Order: sequence, then structure tokens, then C-alpha cells
Amino acid sequence: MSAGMVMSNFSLKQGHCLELKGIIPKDAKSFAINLGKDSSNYVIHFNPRFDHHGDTNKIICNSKEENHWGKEQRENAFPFQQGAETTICFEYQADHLKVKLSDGKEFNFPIRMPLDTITFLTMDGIELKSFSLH
Ligand SMILES: CCCO[C@@H]1O[C@H](CO)[C@@H](O[C@@H]2O[C@H](CO)[C@H](O)[C@H](OCc3cn(Cc4ccccc4)nn3)[C@H]2O)[C@H](O)[C@H]1NC(C)=O
Repeated sequence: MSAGMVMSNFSLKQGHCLELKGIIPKDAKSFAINLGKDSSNYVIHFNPRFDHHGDTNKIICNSKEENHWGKEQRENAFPFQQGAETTICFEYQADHLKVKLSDGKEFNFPIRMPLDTITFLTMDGIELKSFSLH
């Protein structure tokens, strides 16, 4: 399993997108991408599950404030394959994040805690290939 990657030397400002390309391990049960302020405060926990916690081929999103999880949001779109590369864009807007998937599908996730810029990223269970801000 890919060890967790942490990045904190960037600023995703409102109106801009963060594009991440990553390789999903062949044996992945799930992977997670977290964006926010620090390890206790995520504006989004993006957690595609192949087979984990009773979820099969579902994206689970949530927020975390001072280490407390919020309400989960489940998405049915699931353009992920174990062993393959994927590209995900996170567009930061004032009251939501627009998440754009590699098959062109997209969904919104509400911003539940105000944050001027997103400066913290962790990736678990997926190997980062490229990171770009637009
Ligand atoms: C019905 C009563 C039980 O509800 C279940 O409660 C579980 C425990 O709270 C929920 O699972 C948690 O959901 C959170 C989001 O709401 C996070 O996804 C929790 O995982 C955090 C986490 C990250 N990591 C690192 C990681 C992630 C992926 C791959 C490798 C390492 N390890 N644990 C994950 O353990 C799970 O989503 C929830 N299921 C439902 C249907 O609500």
C-alpha cells in the first residue's frame, strides 16, 4: 500500500483548480485525498472505495473539523480502476468544491468551514504522479 504523502507548501485559492494525477495500486481497497488546513481540518476527504467499510465502488466524501467527521456524502460515479492512473481536479469555489473526475463526470461538495486558501494535502493509498494548480 502506498504510504501517505503530505504536501503543505502550496496555496489553492478560490476560483482556482488543483489537478492531481495518481496511480492506484493493484490491490487497493480504497484511497483517500484530503484537502484543508492541517491533519485535523479537512474541507474535503475524498475517499473512493473499491471494497471498504461495506462500500463497493462508491466515492465517500466528508469534512473533518478539529478531528470530528461531518456528514458523509456518497457519489455513484466511479471511474477508477485498480492498477491504473487517474486524474482528479478540485475546483475551489466560495461555498463548494467542484470535483471533476477522469470520465468527465463532476459533483459538488459543500464547504463546511471557511478557509481563505487550501494549503494542506495528503494522499493515502495512491501514488502521486503530478500536481498542478490552474
Ligand atoms: C453505519 C455505522 C458505521 O458507519 C461507518 O462508520 C465508519 C467509521 O467511522 C465510516 O468509515 C470512516 O469514514 C470516514 C469518512 O466519513 C473516513 O473515510 C474514515 O477513514 C479515515 C482513514 C483514512 N485512512 C488512511 C487511508 C485511507 C485510504 C487508504 C489507505 C489509508 N485510514 N482511515 C473511515 O474509517 C463509514 O464510512 C461509515 N459507513 C456509513 C455507511 O456510514
